[in-house]
Amino acid sequence: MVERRAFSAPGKALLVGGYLVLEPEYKSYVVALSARMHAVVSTSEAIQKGNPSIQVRSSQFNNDCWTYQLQQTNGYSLSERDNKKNPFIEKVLLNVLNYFDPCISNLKDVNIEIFSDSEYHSQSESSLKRNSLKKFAFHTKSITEVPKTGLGSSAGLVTVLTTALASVLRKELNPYSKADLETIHKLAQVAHCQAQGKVGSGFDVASATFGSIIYRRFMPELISNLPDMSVSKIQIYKEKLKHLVDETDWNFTADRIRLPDNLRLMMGDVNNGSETTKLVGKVKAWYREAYPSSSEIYENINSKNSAFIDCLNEINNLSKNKQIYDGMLTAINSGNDEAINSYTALKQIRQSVNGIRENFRLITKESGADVEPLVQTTLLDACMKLNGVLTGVIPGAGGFDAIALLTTDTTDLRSQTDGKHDFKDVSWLDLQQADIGVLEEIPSHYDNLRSD
Ligand SMILES: Nc1ncnc2c1ncn2[C@@H]1O[C@H](COP(=O)(O)OP(=O)(O)O)[C@@H](O)[C@H]1O
Ligand SMILES: C[C@@](O)(CCOP(=O)(O)OP(=O)(O)O)CC(=O)O
Repeated sequence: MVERRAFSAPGKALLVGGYLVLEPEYKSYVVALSARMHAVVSTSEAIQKGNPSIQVRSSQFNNDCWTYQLQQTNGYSLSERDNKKNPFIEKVLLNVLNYFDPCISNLKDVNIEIFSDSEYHSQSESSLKRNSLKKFAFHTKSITEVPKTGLGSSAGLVTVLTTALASVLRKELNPYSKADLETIHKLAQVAHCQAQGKVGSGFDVASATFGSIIYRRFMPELISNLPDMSVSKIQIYKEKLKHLVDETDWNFTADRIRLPDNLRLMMGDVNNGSETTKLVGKVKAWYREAYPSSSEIYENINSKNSAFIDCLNEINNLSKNKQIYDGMLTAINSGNDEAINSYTALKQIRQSVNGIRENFRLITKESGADVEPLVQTTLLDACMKLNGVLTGVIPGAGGFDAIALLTTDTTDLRSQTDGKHDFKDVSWLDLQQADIGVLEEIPSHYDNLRSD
């Protein structure tokens, strides 16, 4: 019998903490999403003994497939059979293999099938395949050619692939054990960072691993100080990686949180294509040039980010008192500002978001980076007039891509916005908050997917 295991990891929305979270002193609030990346992993006797391969298949994207032949000298190196590139897959395999360091002659061939939920990518030119439990969109184009919606497909991929391959090399791997999850997290951060070619804050990988969290980053040097993985340095790379994963305190925060009951996150997709790297470049340049007044702006945003987090905590506490909480939800649903502002926590959360947005409009003006461009200001302001909306932000790096609203779970935004000119560019995504990061799934749930 073929042994199989399956795992999944969620997408993300960074509600507050954009840009500041690139610095280790600032906290952010990250909501994990119901859109997940999945991996089903199995092994079979190596066709060429002592010369095993790892195949990663992503058949949803024009049957994309990468097959790596493994070599072990002092550490592991790989070559892709047809020279096809997928830096995210490559860096995961290299780091997981060099960390676990299995003896090549005992290794079997590994097969990993990737499935990604539809919300990660634009659905045009795709068709659904499903079984009774799951459905996935199949595209006519390869992964690099299908537009993304910005939910963190590479972080989901890297996290779930790290888990899947680790489960082959450590049979007893348990994604619900703290120690194993921390190992997965560190390996996934290293691989993601190397594949991106830049050191992002890592909030996306942390949320793919741990779920909805308050996140504060690790020092970027932990990863950038690793030596390169060239064959001549692979032995030292392996030793340093092992030390970094097993013996180094990364001094980061990933405290699990959840949105208050009866509130939900609504993501509105506005525009395809993300320019995070360019936006970050411009904001960082502005920060340096405008220093020290830029640091005052960051401190101001940070105090409002903390107020936002505290208010959500307070609302969570108030939700335990049914009478008060029902009153709060009714006030939000009424859309009446006076009724909403009569609850301090609701008034304060709106004030903190207004302050954050105001500062980002200032940064937009001064840096030339479209963090909160005018069209998004207009759209968010229009959203704030809808019934059932508590507050709204442009998630992550900002820009033209998306908006994120906190609404009551009884609000029907689609019926309030359909056909209205102000909302003509928004498509509401079918998403909810996910509390949990990496999950173990049942492999047979991915079998026999058929066209409708
Ligand atoms: N389902 C998938 N199968 C294979 N590779 C994937 C998949 N999803 C994402 N990737 C990899 O991640 C890359 C996209 O990463 P990135 O540009 O960082 O987007 P995102 O912001 O969604 O993480 C793809 O080009 C591909 O290399
Ligand atoms: C600017 C940032 O703080 C937030 C970017 O958030 P997004 O959700 O926009 O990110 P991508 O998925 O990488 O495009 C950069 C970071 O923290 O890495």
